Amino acid sequence: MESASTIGQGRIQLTDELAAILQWPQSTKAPRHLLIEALAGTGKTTALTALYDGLKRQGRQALALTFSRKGRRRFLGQYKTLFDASLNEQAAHALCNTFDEFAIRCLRVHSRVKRWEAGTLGRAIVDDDRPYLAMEQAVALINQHAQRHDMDPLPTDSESILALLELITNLKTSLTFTRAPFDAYNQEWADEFDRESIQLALQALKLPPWSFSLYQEYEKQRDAADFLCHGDAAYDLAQEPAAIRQYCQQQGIEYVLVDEFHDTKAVHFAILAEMAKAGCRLVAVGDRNQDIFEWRGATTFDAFEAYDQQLKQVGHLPLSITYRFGNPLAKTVKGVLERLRGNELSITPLRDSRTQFKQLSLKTQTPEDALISLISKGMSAGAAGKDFAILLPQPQMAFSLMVCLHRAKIGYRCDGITPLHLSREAGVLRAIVLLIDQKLQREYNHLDCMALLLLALSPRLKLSADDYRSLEALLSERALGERQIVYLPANLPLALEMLRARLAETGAPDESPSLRGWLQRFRIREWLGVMSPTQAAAQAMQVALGQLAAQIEREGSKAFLAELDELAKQFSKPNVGYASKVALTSVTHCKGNEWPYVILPASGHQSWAEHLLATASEQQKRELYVGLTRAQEGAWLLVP
Ligand SMILES: Nc1ncnc2c1ncn2[C@@H]1O[C@H](COP(=O)(O)OP(=O)(O)OP(=O)(O)O)[C@@H](O)[C@H]1O
Repeated sequence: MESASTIGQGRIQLTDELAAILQWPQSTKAPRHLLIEALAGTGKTTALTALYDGLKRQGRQALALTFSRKGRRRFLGQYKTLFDASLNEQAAHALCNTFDEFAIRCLRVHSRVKRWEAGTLGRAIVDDDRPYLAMEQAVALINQHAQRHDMDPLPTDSESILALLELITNLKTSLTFTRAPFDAYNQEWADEFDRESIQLALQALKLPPWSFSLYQEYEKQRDAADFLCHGDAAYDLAQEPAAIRQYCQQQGIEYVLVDEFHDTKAVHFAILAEMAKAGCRLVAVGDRNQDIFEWRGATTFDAFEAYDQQLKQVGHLPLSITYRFGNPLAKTVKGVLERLRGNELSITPLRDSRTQFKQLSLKTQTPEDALISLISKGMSAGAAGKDFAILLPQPQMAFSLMVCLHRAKIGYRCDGITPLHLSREAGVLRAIVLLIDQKLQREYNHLDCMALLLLALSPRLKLSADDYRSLEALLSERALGERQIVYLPANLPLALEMLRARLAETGAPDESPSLRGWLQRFRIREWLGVMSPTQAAAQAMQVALGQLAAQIEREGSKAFLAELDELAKQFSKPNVGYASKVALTSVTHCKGNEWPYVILPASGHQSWAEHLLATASEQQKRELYVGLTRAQEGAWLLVP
């Protein structure tokens, strides 16, 4: 039942602040565009769904935009719960799009430089592997160049190809290469001076020297193959402003509602600015303290400043009560906010709501034991596994936690982080163990094949492209044009022989090298370090490798492989027992979500402790803020 001061099935309090937002469209004196900058849990998404509902009732045409499919699901979920439980799929598509979906719609109808064949667009963006193949081709071309100039080649395993695709997508999102000096660079006419100025610009942006060439090769492949995929669509649309205007006018879009505005990067803002020019009124909700996408080298972009300065006629309305959590957590969050540069907002927790906050200094307990004991106690008190989220600043920190959760028989699901058995760190160690432990008796499986193919890419093994292809053909099969690979474990003994012979040619090993000795011999840390997107990720990779190597030395290779296989088995049934599984997720993936209990754990000597120090970077402080503000009933921070 709805009372006078509630809306959304009586679940949402109609405060004065919310009422002001809902009245903004009718107010003739109101500025043309609206920005609602408010802290975590203050009901930004909720307000946007209520505004959409109000506009719809007045017969106004509005479109909501989000930055990810997850964000879209959250927006639609809240709208359905509060305002329209009967919303069907078709209506949902007209109501809310991701930026990419919107871009594809515009381009489909109004693009002048179509990059696809009619009819293939839908398939191309959903399950086609053309972007993957195009990147593979682009990397092969870069590597031919590297070989001629005696440089280290780029890795070509599937995880690395996907990582390179992500890097190029991020660079496109920041529009870095559409600006000087990159925009004027012409490969055919370039002289030594032009090439040098490109290298200097890349250095200044802390980008790898090959990144601009890789971008160019990828774009050429994309042109030749006529396709559009996620990440490409918004980029292409930003180059075709006329298509945006035509689409908005044709569809009669009057209002554009942008959720999680802090995720706006240059490419998205270019689209929004064009929508404003087409006559749309914009409403954006966001929290600048939640901007935690630290992209290597991508030029920084202040969306809030751009909104105010470029759109002009911008009104600001507040939301100041947080509905997600109360004191004492709110007091801790206040402390973090005070240390954040540029934050002028303060948090007002809901009266009568209490949210625990505990910082646990671990003296006698290991961080892993402390985590298990916290969750077990909570579960004995009646909480379900799904009520807990374990949030990690770096995904690799989750590896040792996965092992201990598994041993304690606590189910977990990974959201946005690679499970241990599929990680590169476990993969290279698995392969080294298989290579060096000749007495190991086991029935080989697909993970062994994947691991060997990964290690075979290590530059230290110096396998020629032909040798690698033979190894690949020995261990895997792929139907033409499909990404799904079938592995052939029966051929593993042969592959091991081939690699051992190769190893013998690359120099005699020490007397009896330890596992860490082998890691050094293969220069694994340096090799994986090159592929880490940030400094912090490279450090986390190093620590994770060290911890896993120590585990193997302590417990033996056989036990290590058996445990990885067990973890893989658990993952082959991802949907079983959802309610009993705790969520293991990274801080970048947890945004917009909330859980009753949130744990910011420690693992080995890695923890959130650095984020608490006065010396913490702005990025670390924002991550801590995002992590803490996901909790509804309790948050724990473990410090070893
Ligand atoms: N006016 C309100 N009255 C009661 N509950 C509310 C109100 N606004 C939001 N909530 C509840 O508060 C919680 C947080 O809301 P919401 O997700 O919209 O906040 P947010 O500001 O978008 O969060 P974040 O900054 O983390 O993305 C939700 O559970 C929502 O149902």
